[in-house]
Amino acid sequence: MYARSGLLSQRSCSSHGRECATPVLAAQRRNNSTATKIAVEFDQSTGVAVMRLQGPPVNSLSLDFLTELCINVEKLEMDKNCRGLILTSSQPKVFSAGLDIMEIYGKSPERCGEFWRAVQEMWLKLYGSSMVTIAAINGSSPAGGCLMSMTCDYRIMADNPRYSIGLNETQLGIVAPFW
Ligand SMILES: CCCCCCCC/C=C\C=C\CC(=O)SCCNC(=O)CCNC(=O)[C@H](O)C(C)(C)COP(=O)(O)OP(=O)(O)OC[C@H]1O[C@@H](n2cnc3c(N)ncnc32)[C@H](O)[C@@H]1OP(=O)(O)O
Repeated sequence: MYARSGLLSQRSCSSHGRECATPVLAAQRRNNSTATKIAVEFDQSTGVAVMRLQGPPVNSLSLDFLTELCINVEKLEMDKNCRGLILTSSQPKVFSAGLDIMEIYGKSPERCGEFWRAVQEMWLKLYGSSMVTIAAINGSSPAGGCLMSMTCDYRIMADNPRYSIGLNETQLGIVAPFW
């Protein structure tokens, strides 16, 4: 979902100095899902977009989720009026549970490869964004959730002792591949 006043422009944005994605984007080619796990509100008056993660129950980062997230970041990146992006969660108590472990467990090497490429694409897009990016961490954010917030320029976390954040994935025997 991408809500804003006016149509989303897909035009080239080289005139304002941003490195833009090509019109046919890798993430768009991969996206078969019609479900919406990301809601985006763009405020034209401030130039700031709020991206809400709304994948119940815990915003786990599945291939579909990552794909939708990348498409939305790409769209905002191409909009010269968008200067800032706030990433937050609509789910209670959880920012993101990290990678969807069901996407890795018992899957073929090819499928795992596709999944890890999507993970890489997600953090590269956020880390390389020309927008000012802020993670508003309003719940627990282990492993891939922590990674996602680390790729933003700024992080603000809700002050609640029940919320945790960190790279705990080795406890599951998961080691991120080289790239
Ligand atoms: C700058 C860039 C540098 C690059 C460096 C790269 C370094 C590598 C970085 C990242 C690597 C990441 C690997 C991973 O992310 S692996 C996933 C690790 N995640 C976890 O271990 C999270 C486990 N979950 C929890 O701790 C809790 O669920 C929590 C998120 C705290 C929420 O707790 P709660 O509200 O109590 O909810 P439940 O535990 O009851 O869970 C509800 C249902 O959600 C399912 N669930 C939870 N987490 C996941 C997940 N990650 N994937 C899939 N499903 C998940 C859980 O099983 C419950 O399901 P059900 O209701 O059917 O029982």
